[in-house]
Amino acid sequence: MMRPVRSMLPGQISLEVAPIRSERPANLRDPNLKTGGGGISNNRVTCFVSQLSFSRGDRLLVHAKPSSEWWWAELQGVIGYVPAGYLSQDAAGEEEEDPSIEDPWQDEEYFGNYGTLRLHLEMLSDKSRTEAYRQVILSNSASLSSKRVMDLGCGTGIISLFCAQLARPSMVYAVEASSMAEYTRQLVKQNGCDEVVTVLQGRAEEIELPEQVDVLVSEWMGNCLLFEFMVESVLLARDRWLRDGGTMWPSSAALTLVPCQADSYYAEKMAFWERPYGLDFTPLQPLAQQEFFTKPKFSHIIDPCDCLAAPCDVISLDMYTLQVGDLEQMKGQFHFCVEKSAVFHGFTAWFTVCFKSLEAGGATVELNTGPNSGPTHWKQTLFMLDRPVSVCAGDSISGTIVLQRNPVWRRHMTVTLHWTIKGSTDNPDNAQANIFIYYMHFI
Ligand SMILES: C[S@@+](CC[C@H](N)C(=O)[O-])C[C@H]1O[C@@H](n2cnc3c(N)ncnc32)[C@H](O)[C@@H]1O
Repeated sequence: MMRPVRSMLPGQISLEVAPIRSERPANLRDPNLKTGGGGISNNRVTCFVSQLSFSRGDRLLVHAKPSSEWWWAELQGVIGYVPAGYLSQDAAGEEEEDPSIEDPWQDEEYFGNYGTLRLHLEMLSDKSRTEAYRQVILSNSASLSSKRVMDLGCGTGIISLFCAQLARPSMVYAVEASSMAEYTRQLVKQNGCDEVVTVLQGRAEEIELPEQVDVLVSEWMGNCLLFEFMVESVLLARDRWLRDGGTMWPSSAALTLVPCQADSYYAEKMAFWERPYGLDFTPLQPLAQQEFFTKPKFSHIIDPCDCLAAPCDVISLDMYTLQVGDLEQMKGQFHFCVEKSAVFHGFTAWFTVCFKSLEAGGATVELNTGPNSGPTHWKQTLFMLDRPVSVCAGDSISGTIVLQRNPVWRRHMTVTLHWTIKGSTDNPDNAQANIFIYYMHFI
């Protein structure tokens, strides 16, 4: 099992990456820094770390036991992993519940955000995304005839409306947990689709359908593909409501990574401190590194010229066979051959989803959020190194990525990148191997 701690071994650099907010869903509470209010905690600040330090005799509150080796525990407002073997049960044998962890899915906040127009405006304004779903329905219209469809997380009902208007399904069950469902009903009626589309308000895990469906369609993808973990709801609905041999849209998904340069971001956040107004502000650079580079930068737009190698798919999901348990920890590998001499500032990630065709010989529709496709509201995600590294054409960058789902805050995950750089034989100056370890918390 991955050791979920920071280690400082010779030749290793490790960084713990603090959380930041993503565009979508907005304001999902930062699990790494919780302040009072909203019934979340009592005006105390709780800090999350990868590994919790403790001494003999300390009394820890255990929140979760994600594995037999590593538990998720709290000591004096700091929460992190502890090796289970170092703990023994309290003499009183009491297992206290932390009242601050009431809603690990943060549903009130999450569905509260989807109950407002801001996110729906952002999603519907995203032409690449919305047109891809429209194209899926249009190019499969003949096969969708008389089919029963479930649109999981229908939002304003856009995909259900495409189904009703572009194809002739017998029924579309449009499921939406947020209060937007009340408006979706009106939109369905307003557009004359109420004979085909039935809006069901509730969590997909809890609603009852009168029958199984032939097609389960959903737009569930978050930043770095998995953030939000709405995919869990899709898998549970698949197992319950999709008939044997039914269709999943998307049918597959992949997370892609590339090493990159990020000159302007580096200049803006780090080089800035070198000589502002003719003064030496370099003592602030370690702080800048901690504040800006130990978090992934969401909404990054990478210029294809900044990619230092051919991108590599690091995680691939088959939506027919993927299991909820698989989401706890996903591992991938990468090997890049550097194509040009440049400064290596970090890695950029994005995702692609595919919709297999129901028509004989029909083309698969693809929604690619990478730099060589149309822009989307997800943009890309940048992981900065703590220090840039010069690389040369022919060098190789190889390593692993681990997406570790947060054992408490179920919509969040940690991304760990571990890699080595090997200089090409043409470039002996760069033949040393560097190992960096990153821990990145997504919220
Ligand atoms: C990314 S939005 C997509 C909305 C719409 N399908 C579209 O394409 O514009 C996801 C929607 O799914 C809803 N949702 C997320 N999890 C859900 C669940 N378990 N049950 C029902 N709705 C859910 C959210 O409230 C949100 O409106």
